[in-house]
Amino acid sequence: MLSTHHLHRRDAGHNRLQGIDVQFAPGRLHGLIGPNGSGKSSLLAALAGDLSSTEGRVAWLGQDLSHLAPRHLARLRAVLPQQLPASLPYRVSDVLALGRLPYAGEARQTRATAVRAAAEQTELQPLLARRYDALSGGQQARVQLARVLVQLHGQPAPGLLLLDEPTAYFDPRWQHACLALAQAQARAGHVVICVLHDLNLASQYADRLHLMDGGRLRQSGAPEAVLNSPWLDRAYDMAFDRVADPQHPAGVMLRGRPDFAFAQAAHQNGAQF
Ligand SMILES: Nc1ncnc2c1ncn2[C@@H]1O[C@H](COP(=O)(O)OP(=O)(O)OP(=O)(O)O)[C@@H](O)[C@H]1O
Repeated sequence: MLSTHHLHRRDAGHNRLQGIDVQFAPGRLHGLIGPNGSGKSSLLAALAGDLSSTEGRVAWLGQDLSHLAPRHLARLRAVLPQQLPASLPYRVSDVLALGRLPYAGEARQTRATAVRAAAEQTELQPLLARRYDALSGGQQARVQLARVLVQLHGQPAPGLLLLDEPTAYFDPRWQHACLALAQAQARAGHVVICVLHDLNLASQYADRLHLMDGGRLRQSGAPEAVLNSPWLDRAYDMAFDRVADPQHPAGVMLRGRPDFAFAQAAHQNGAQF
């Protein structure tokens, strides 16, 4: 179990995280949602042990995360950051092998098996010999997704998989494939937390949703409860229409209504619709 206890982070008088108490159970895919600047990446960085708290703490299986040995932490969690490196002068297979850095000294064969398995899962075999910096943005994102799978390969559950907007660069097929892979890691017993902007994808794959707003956690719960909540419209400052999801009896799909004030202002400025 990963949990936060009254977690605060202040920077130059600005509250990035305010009094966050939340629990992330293993075996579940957790979706972290909320508008731009609401604190999702800050919370993810704190959960990864990469952002210290001003007050409060993050605990892993009851132990303060900041007390874990760096080597243990490096093996425990795999992190896919929001901003991907564009220029790595390496072949794809070498970028994937970077996922095994926390396992320095392991047998070559083990590393090769981890790389092969992740390349298969992400259909990267045809690109393994290509240079990373000569790939498209979506292909690079797939390599980075594979790198975190390489890192988790063979890791006893529960480990920790933290993905910051993993679907941002992907076409529809890979958006679904990416979240299906994340869900499979959750089903293998890991704690999986994904920052997501697409609320319908979030509702389709997440077991729990956590809504951030202004550095606070507004709501945690089953996707249908969070997506039906008026907190959602308030947090995003827009009205959503809810329609029944034909594939999931308890589920809900969201349609954003165009904001009339924005449209009118743009029209007055000469924009064509
Ligand atoms: N390095 C930093 N130093 C100080 N403040 C920061 C830093 N990074 C982010 N912030 C601030 O913290 C707040 C939360 O930012 P964060 O990146 O966590 O939001 P987010 O929900 O992930 O946003 P987005 O959806 O736009 O990626 C914002 O007000 C942002 O300006």
